[in-house]
Amino acid sequence: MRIRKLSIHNFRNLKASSLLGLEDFNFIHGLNGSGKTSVLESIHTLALTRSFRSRKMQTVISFEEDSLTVRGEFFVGEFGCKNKGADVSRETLSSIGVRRSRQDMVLVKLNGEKLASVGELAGVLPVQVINPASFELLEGSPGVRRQYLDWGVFHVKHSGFYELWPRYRKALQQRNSLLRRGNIGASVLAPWDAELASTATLISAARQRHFEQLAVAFDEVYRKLLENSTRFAEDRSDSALGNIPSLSLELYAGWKDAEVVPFAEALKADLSQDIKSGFTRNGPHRADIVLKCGRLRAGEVLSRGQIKTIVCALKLAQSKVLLSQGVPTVFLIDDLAAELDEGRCRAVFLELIDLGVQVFATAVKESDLHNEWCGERSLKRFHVEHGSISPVL
Ligand SMILES: Nc1ncnc2c1ncn2[C@@H]1O[C@H](COP(=O)(O)OP(=O)(O)OP(=O)(O)O)[C@@H](O)[C@H]1O
Repeated sequence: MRIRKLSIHNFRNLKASSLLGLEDFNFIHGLNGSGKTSVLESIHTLALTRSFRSRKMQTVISFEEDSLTVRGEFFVGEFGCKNKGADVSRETLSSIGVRRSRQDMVLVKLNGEKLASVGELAGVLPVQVINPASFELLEGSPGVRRQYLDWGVFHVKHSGFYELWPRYRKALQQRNSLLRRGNIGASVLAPWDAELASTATLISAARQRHFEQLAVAFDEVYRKLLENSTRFAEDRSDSALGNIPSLSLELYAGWKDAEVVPFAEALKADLSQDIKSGFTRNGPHRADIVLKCGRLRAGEVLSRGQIKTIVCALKLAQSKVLLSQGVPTVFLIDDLAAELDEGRCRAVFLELIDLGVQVFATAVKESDLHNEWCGERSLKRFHVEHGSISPVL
């Protein structure tokens, strides 16, 4: 998967911009407020029709304009990237166009054909974002980690997640509205309990399968990040990362003892408490990934830089798992150098080279993004100034 061309219209301060001849690594620099993050956001919008920064697309459309448009051409192939031995001749060129209006109209075209629903775009262009908000993966609510986990499960071919999750959500909403009404018995809930139990079992099994692969990949990627960060650190006495007690990653399915208690039984056991509470207290909608540092939650004891390193390892590991299943990811990395020292940035980029994915990375200063971070891979630089993007020749 490699985006080769991007055109952006009325996207925040990017009035009319084109990024041509995109390469494996694409470095974008410019002063604060120039429009760097907007470029990454526009790629995210191309992939998912929405921004990663703002829920309301009306705030993203340029002031005084009615709609925004993002168009992209990209190669789809076995591995997309040239240095991975991919047979470039087998790559096919695809295109996506997304238009969003102030009236909340969404128009999506895939290879020139208008899509009947936005859902049809799902999975066409998988993107991973690493930005200052990524801290939330460790420090935020379980919902953030569920979203991370489900992003991976969703992209696994034939996981069925895309169909199962809406069914589970619908049954949950119906059950909760009955519980809120009160004065109900088990028989009224029975149809929804049956639907919840059957979808929950499949959702949890798909999550568990992805998580097991993720945990193995995380161990490997995280260990390499630590080793390479220390190797690249200018001050070799920097042992901050080496001092972290070992990390453990666990999946909480959303109800107690899920390994031995089927969800149907947990629902029955919880019934009287659910009726009292007026909602379904346990289930896959409460799942979480628990990351511990020794016996403590990692997010509560580690430094910002250490947390960011773990977040990078989690995202890289997930892309590694997906790549092993033939699903390449595009990485959108916003201002990594602001959070991580050079040794750690270089270690992250070494992993990206290894993965063979396409990368878009931003920084305020051109010199914050180093040529050598890309190894032998192709690199293109862009400069953004007051919403105008030009290639650095
Ligand atoms: N809807 C909008 N219409 C026009 N301009 C907008 C809109 N929303 C935000 N902006 C402006 O667009 C500019 C681009 O913001 P962006 O976050 O992309 O900058 P940046 O280069 O990433 O900055 P920083 O280095 O500070 O993170 C900002 O000046 C912002 O004020």
